[in-house]
Amino acid sequence: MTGPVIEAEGLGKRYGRGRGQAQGQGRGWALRDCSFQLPAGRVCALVGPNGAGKSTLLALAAGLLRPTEGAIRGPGRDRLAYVAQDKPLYPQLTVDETLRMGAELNPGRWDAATARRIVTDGGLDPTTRVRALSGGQRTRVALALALAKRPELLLLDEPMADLDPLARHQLMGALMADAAEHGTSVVMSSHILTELEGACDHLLLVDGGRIRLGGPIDDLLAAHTLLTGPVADLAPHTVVESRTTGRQLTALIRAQGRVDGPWETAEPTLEELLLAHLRSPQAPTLLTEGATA
Ligand SMILES: Nc1ncnc2c1ncn2[C@@H]1O[C@H](COP(=O)(O)OP(=O)(O)OP(=O)(O)O)[C@@H](O)[C@H]1O
Repeated sequence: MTGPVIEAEGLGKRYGRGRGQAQGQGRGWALRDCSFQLPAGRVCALVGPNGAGKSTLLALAAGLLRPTEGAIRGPGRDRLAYVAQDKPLYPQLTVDETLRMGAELNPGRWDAATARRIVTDGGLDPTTRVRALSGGQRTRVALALALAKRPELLLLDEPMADLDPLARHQLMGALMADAAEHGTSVVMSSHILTELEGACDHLLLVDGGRIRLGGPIDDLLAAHTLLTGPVADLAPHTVVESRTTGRQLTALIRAQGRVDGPWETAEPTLEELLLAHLRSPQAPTLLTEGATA
């Protein structure tokens, strides 16, 4: 697939005077100066600390919030599905009635077999009312509704947070298989790196209301080098983070040319990359090809 499914340009969201400020941002700005492109067909991990602006970005992409400045372009409401953190469902409806409502609201493209499979795989009784379901069971119903809509873009805000590890593994597998089969673009926020690592091929790291890293995960990892060894001058490389213990240096760099020095070098893991960037707010932003305009 080609072309971006989401394009953001100078995107900013301010909730109101003095409220909702992302750390390091001006008062009221939850998100600011965000410019990126997400190519279609990717499964994108949206990561960042609490209050970074992830939910705000997803709600802007879903068209549920209006930007205060800049713009975000993507599929219209009828071509995307958004599963919010609180997963709003009608508590008085049964599981079956909820799915029937989904079918009525999405005539012509409702995938009833997928919806049924997702709920039955979780052992849910279709006659149970939503209000009697556990948090994790509600998540399953919300994901069944979202997938059966056959969206071009699926926006998931911490979708697996209240699922037990087995259910998370099973549902994540079902989600990824479904997205791959239908070429669905997915953006998924999560604090659980292990959940994202195997499933996602693209990354957006949001911190303090800004995009710090964006692009294909393989490219972002390959653009960084983890060095360990004696303390020595790291010029001309770009240093993301460096720490010394006695005479021992550990650093994450973006190499400018060959790395010649007394160090051992390795490609960082995703966790090492993210932690180094989050510990170093001054590290320069990196948007690799495929993420930027
Ligand atoms: N409706 C709102 N009104 C005012 N401020 C808000 C509102 N929603 C979010 N904010 C603020 O905007 C900033 C970004 O919040 P957001 O929920 O987007 O972060 P997040 O990265 O999703 O956080 P978390 O990981 O904790 O879910 C925070 O400072 C938050 O307090």
